[in-house]
Amino acid sequence: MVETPDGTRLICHPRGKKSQALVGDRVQWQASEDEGTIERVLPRKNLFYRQDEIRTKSFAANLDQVLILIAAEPEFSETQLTRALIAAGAERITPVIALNKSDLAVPFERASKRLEPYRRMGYRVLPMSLRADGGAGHGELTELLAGKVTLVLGPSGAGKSTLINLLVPGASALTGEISQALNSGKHTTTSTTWYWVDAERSTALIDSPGFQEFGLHHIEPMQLAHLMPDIAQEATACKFYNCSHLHEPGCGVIAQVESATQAGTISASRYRIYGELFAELSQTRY
Ligand SMILES: Nc1nc2c(ncn2[C@@H]2O[C@H](COP(=O)(O)OP(=O)(O)OP(=O)(O)O)[C@@H](O)[C@H]2O)c(=O)[nH]1
Ligand SMILES: [Zn+2]
Repeated sequence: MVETPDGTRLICHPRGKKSQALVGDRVQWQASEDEGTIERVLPRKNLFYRQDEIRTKSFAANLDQVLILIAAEPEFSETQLTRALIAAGAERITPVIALNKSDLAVPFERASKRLEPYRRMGYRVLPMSLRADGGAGHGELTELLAGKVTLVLGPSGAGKSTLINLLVPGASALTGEISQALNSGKHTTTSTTWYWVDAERSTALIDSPGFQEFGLHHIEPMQLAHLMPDIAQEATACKFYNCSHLHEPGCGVIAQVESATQAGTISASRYRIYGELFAELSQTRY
């Protein structure tokens, strides 16, 4: 689907491999009878994607930011959050963490605490409640999104559909309680969708599935520390320039890992995630 500057949408088919377009791409196209042909995809300013052992899956191109929507409930996975933050960082796309369901006081407090290290390392964390009956934090969210192209990512049940329905008139994204059906692998969101938020078409949201299986195989293990701000900060103190921060003597990172007996700037869970990702990315590449 191609949208012209005046807002007309038409179905276009790619001409050859070089014109394989993604959501967010700018293209050169040519009319043909009632449909059109994509002649060329214009150079991208960025491309947000994930990669597992077998394939690369692109989310979207030419993004201004990524909004990672998590919630007080269901409990979010810190590993998934970290993976998304690393993927955004690798493409130099600004990520913002939105923590939804602030109306659920107790779990919200707990989730907010788990995000403390992320605030400390400089990520923006936006608390909010997207509930229809008088939510909170909408003003700040609207301000954050205005005039930008934002990819919305999040685990099932965090409120992605609620967010789209709230901001996009007539979007009717599917919302629902997380059910047994969902847990057995049935997802309500299946493809990447572009939504204009305003009539002027200056603010856009892109809704994309795939937060659950976030492969980072395109990232070199030795690049990992640079993409984790808390670890990168302490890595400058390492004795060896090629320190993996796993076992080396004189490692500035290991010296800063928080534990029951030691204070530090790196939380134990972040360091554990670093180790797991390092091992995963070090496995033989094909
Ligand atoms: N208490 C509370 N519930 C919310 C809030 N926002 C959304 N919900 C509820 O959370 C549930 C999940 O919201 P959805 O918008 O369907 O979540 P989703 O992320 O789109 O989930 P999938 O459709 O599975 O991808 C729904 O029952 C919403 O009504 C909130 O701020 N507070
Ligand atoms: Zn080190």
